[in-house]
Amino acid sequence: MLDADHIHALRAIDADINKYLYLRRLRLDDPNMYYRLLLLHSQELMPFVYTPTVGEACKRYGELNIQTWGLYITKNDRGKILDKLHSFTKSDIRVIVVTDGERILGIGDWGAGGMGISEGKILLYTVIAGVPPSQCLPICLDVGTNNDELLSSSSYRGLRERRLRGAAYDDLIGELFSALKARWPHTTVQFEDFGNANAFRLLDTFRPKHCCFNDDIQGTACITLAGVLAGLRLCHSDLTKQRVLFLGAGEAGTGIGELLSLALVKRHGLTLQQARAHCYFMDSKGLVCSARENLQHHKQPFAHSVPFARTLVEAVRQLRPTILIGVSTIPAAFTREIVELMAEYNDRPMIFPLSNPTHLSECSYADAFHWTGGRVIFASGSPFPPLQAASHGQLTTFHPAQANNAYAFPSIGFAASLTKCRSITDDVFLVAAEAISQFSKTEDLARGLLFPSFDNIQEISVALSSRCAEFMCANGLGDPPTSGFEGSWEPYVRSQMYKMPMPSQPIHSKL
Ligand SMILES: O=C([O-])CC(=O)C(=O)O
Ligand SMILES: [Mg+2]
Repeated sequence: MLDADHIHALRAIDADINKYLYLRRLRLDDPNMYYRLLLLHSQELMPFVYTPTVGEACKRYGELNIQTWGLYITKNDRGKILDKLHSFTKSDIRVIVVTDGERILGIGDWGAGGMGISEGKILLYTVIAGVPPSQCLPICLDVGTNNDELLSSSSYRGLRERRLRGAAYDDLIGELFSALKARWPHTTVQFEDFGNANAFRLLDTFRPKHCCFNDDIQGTACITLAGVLAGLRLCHSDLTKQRVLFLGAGEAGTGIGELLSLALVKRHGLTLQQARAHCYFMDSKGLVCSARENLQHHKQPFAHSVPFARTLVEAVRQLRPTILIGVSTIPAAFTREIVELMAEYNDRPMIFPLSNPTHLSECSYADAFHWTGGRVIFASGSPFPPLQAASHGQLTTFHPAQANNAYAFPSIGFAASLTKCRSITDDVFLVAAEAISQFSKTEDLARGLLFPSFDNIQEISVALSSRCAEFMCANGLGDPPTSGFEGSWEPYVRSQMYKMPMPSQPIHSKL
């Protein structure tokens, strides 16, 4: 079968999960064709190998009897992880995505089914940034699950016990990192979809000694800041004039708040305290403010001296935000009343419902568009369809931007791998966000396209990987390659990228 035959076959499949399975089977049967299709049709196929379909795959990983190509480390591997890494693959692994499955997208604890998210994310390193598949490894830590549905399901294949916590959990991850360093000294590790209780601590622990980052905290922050900066290009404003209200104060929310604050410090000369005063958070109990007691550590920097508000609509009335960001996984939380208030207070309200997958989004593109009379600057976490509306007397297609961290992490990780980066600082994410915010042309911004199309993503990635690599070397975080590098990053990045495989000979399909 040729590329076009596969695309036709895929389009004829109705359920998204069956498209996902079709593509997985193709990866086994004809890996060249698989990568070729993904590279040629990134925009169309991304939703079936990644968010949102990957969420369903994680939930049904056991029932669908999916065979992984990644590595499971279970709590019973304690003391033997290095042996396991040695026996698993001979490849020169450079990037790793690791999850423990506790907080998959916005859908919670899916235990060993979390492997689906590691596989989906690692794939993007190849499809988006061009990291050769042989250098990529998805890992899922099977440390049990607290999901009763899984524990009692006959098709669940993970450990049938409650989650490992405390010192035993930390020791397992500590051993994994030591083993990785011994086996492949220059890997970049991406933490993905860990629960709040572990995510911040693991990042703080391993950041100083290993090249790693947390995608949900830092990757999401990077693409969201990029979206805000692109939106500000559209309304000719800047960050100092913004008041940002977040619904949700978990990893994604406070990660965005911190990066936005860093931008205000580094680019506008504010103190960190002044910068953080631009960001307000609502959690499940109401507005995070100084009157609140027993706030979790990561929320405390954002507990400002403002009156408490119990509901989002009260907080919107009180604070009159210019930007409203949803990281709550509460579907439809941005009600008509709230969106209309945003439109009343702002010429171009920025509304970013970032929760994943689609059914957990705080509002749809169509609602945000219509309720603001088409004035919204919009970005969501999961994709929404474009819509048509009259603009200057003409029917125009408007596109919702997808603020997916997939724009950011593959290039940052690739740059880290090429420079043997020792530490990925927050400044790297700031530089990446600024670069991404400049990629869309002004006329595309006006049609809602805050980010470039995925169909051109590899070209964008060359620019982004180069910018990040240059920054890492200029700031002593990594080193220029010792061979083949002639002082200019773009040609070097291109030379290291996975090349689009040639089409296979027509064969009788096994599918
Ligand atoms: O995977 C995505 O699309 C974004 C993400 O990291 C999450 O929601 O956890
Ligand atoms: Mg995630």
